[in-house]
Amino acid sequence: MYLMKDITREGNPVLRNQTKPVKFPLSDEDRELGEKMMKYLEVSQDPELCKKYHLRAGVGLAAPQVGQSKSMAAVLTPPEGEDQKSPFKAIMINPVIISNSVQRGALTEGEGCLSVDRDVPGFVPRADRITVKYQDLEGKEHKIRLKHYPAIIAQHEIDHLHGMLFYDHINKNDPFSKTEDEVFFD
Ligand SMILES: O=CN(O)CCNC(=O)c1cccc(Cl)c1Cl
Ligand code: NI
Repeated sequence: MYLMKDITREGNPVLRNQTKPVKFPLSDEDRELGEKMMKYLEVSQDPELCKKYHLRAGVGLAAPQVGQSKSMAAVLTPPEGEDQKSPFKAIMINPVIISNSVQRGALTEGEGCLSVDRDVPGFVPRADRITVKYQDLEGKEHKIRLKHYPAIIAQHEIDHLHGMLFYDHINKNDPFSKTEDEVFFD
């Protein structure tokens, strides 16, 4: 199981590299990578286990964050979130955003990252709705539409696969700048 000691932090070049596509059929190593990333999210969202293993809770995790420069990420929206009607749980392999809404969105409380051991305040403007294509552990292609919170998380994770960190998107001159066409939500 991954612990915080296994998480790569800012300064580790793996976080700024473009990841390589994952080949199918999955090697045992790649399958285990995906399963262990999802396991981290599940454990980190359980208050007891999160405390027991001294984890920082997460709703997503990307392979570079565990030192693997591979195009794979796990997403697990918390059940109690505002999206309980559409909880999203997926191990996304070779994910590609194939369309973005013009409408932008951001979380009012900004974003955080396991690989960034500090608060970086500011709105992280992203597309409010996206269509993502990815393969699952069996290699099956999926094409899904995400909006609001799950869309934000997916973009945060897919950014990791391209060497981007959330604060790269924060407006340097005015971190909390709002433009009229953006939606902000908790
Ligand atoms: O890449 C994944 N992490 O760094 C895990 C920790 N961060 C979060 O769970 C998190 C927190 C707030 C907003 C977003 Cl979008 C995310 Cl993703
Ligand atoms: Ni992150």
